[in-house]
Amino acid sequence: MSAAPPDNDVLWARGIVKSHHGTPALREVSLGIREGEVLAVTGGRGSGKSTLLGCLSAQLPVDSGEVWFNSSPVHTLSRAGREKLRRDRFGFVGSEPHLVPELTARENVALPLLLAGTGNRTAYGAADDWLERLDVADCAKHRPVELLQSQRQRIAVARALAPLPRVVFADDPTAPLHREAQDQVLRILTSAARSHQLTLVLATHDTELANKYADRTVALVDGRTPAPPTPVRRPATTTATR
Ligand SMILES: Nc1ncnc2c1ncn2[C@@H]1O[C@H](COP(=O)(O)OP(=O)(O)OP(=O)(O)O)[C@@H](O)[C@H]1O
Repeated sequence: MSAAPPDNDVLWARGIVKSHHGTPALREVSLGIREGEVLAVTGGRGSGKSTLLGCLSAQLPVDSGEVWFNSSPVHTLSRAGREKLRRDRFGFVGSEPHLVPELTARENVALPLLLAGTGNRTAYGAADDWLERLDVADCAKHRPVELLQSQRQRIAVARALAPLPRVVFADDPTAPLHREAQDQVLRILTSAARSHQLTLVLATHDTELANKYADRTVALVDGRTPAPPTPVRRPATTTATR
């Protein structure tokens, strides 16, 4: 039996190995993520960023190695156990918003709360609150098809943050956006995470954005972390967005 992870790491991984149909994606990756930290995972195309986020967020089982969340093992959980962990504790934002097309923006944001058993009044109240924080309150009654890509992506961020998960995983969340919209989405995402003490794990190939918004970066090259994590300065702005 291995040693338990450090107490102040909300997520901790040791020696993760993961292949996709025989193609190695992660080769012995180890890292710790502190409570409330904004960590950027950087690297070029195919370096293993999505696979690492998938393993840390219990979406993908590891081939070998260990993943711990809050000092509990994730790598030994069953599929159902991993699903429950994801549903109860984690939030996700991808490069595509994947909103439910039949629902309005407000209904999309409220949906995870309603599915978790939150009452209508509280769920829709939280949805209104987060849509306002993300500056898309005027989109509340519109369906995704009626909205701009940048608006849809902000709604996806609101949907991920509304249940106040312990950890938010954002996999290239600004990939389809223009520079100005990229900055805006990342500014809101990171300041909302900081003001609510949420841990944020952000995958991006854009080192400039990573250095600007993350507390720390971990670079992946060909499924490995070749250098120790580099501390970067924490942005001066840490205030809430409302
Ligand atoms: N479902 C899959 N089936 C087969 N190979 C895969 C699969 N997913 C990822 N890979 C391979 O695993 C390696 C790591 O991929 P991954 O998507 O994790 O990298 P990435 O850094 O997120 O890349 P990108 O920036 O392009 O999204 C690559 O060689 C990729 O081709």
